Amino acid sequence: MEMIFNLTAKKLISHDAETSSENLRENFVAFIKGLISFPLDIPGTAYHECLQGRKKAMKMLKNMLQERRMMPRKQNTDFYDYVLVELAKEETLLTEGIALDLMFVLLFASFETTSLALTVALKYLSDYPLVLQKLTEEHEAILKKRENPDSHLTWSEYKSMTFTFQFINETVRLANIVPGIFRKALKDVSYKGYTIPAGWGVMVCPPAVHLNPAKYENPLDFNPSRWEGGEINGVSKHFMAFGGGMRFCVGTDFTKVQMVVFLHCLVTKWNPVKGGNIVRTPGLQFPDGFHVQLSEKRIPKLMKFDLKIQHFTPKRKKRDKQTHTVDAGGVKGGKEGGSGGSNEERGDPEFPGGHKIGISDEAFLARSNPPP
Ligand code: HEM
Repeated sequence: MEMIFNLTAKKLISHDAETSSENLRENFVAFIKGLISFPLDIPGTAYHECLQGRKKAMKMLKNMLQERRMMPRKQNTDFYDYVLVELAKEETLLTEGIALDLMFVLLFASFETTSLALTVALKYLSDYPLVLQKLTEEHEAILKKRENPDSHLTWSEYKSMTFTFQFINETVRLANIVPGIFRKALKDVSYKGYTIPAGWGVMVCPPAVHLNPAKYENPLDFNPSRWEGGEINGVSKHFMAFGGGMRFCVGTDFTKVQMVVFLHCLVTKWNPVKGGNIVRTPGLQFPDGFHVQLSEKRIPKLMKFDLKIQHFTPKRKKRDKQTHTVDAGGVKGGKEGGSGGSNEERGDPEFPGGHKIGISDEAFLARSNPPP
């Protein structure tokens, strides 16, 4: 979660978690925790923390907007710069309020969703060894076919990953990361003899759709091959993990790229071996963290040091003897055979357990092959 947040916050607002005085991620974590909570706004409640989290994050975005207006940046380097260019246009529909909300929603929507999807993906990989094998084969075949072994993951390689996209679709179908989508009936709507009166709220329930046995045979089985031959990038009334229609998720492709790069690095370099439990409340949670021990697998010469590991743990022994533990908050350090870590060190109420090591975003995003 931390890794994804730092990456997207950097791309969206050039936020650097290491140097910033604000703990922006903490505000978003508080916001998300209280998103579905009893609406009692007194200190100590999840709802109160949620409102405070939003307030602080919005204040930071507003200050940033004012600073950039006063001291325009020489170059547009992040998404916020482009929003400000749009905001400055005379004929724009964008207002300052909308721009701030937009930045807030992008930061919010882009980090927990993808990190949850990746954590659930790790769970399925450790629970279904044959799926892991098939996924690994697809990615190793890509490496073998590569003309220049030093090149990074290319767009055509990305597009060729048939099984990986089936795997991602099956993961998000069962993960049901967004358990409810909300709409308001603007006029009376008749449906199967019922009338939804104008003004009523409607909750669409994607899990009900995704677990429908009439559409998905043995719906609780994790079976990426069920997507074989089907439309893998489409949206339908039977598949709405990323929503649908006018409000279809704008981050779908970004999510898939992030997931693919992560999976590519994972299966071509590491052997995941351990897991964790998932509970729904109704969002996904991993009460004991999700532990995956990672040990370097047979590494083709050119793949060495592909993933830069930033260790936040104070004590670290020889790197080549180490295994690493990934959880939803990044990668955790540990000795061979250990899973280590504690709630205090972790500091993340959603995913307790474990000390942290993060994969740097440059390495995470771009480097499928490093210099030898
Ligand atoms: C696994 C990852 C993700 C899942 C499952 C997911 C799911 C969804 C769903 C179901 C909706 C529709 C909500 C509705 O109809 O009310 C949605 C909308 C949205 N998503 Fe995502 N999302 C993911 C990743 C992302 C990312 C990475 C971003 C940003 C970079 C993002 C930005 C948005 C935005 C801005 C909307 C609102 C679009 C609109 O209202 O027009 N999402 N997402």
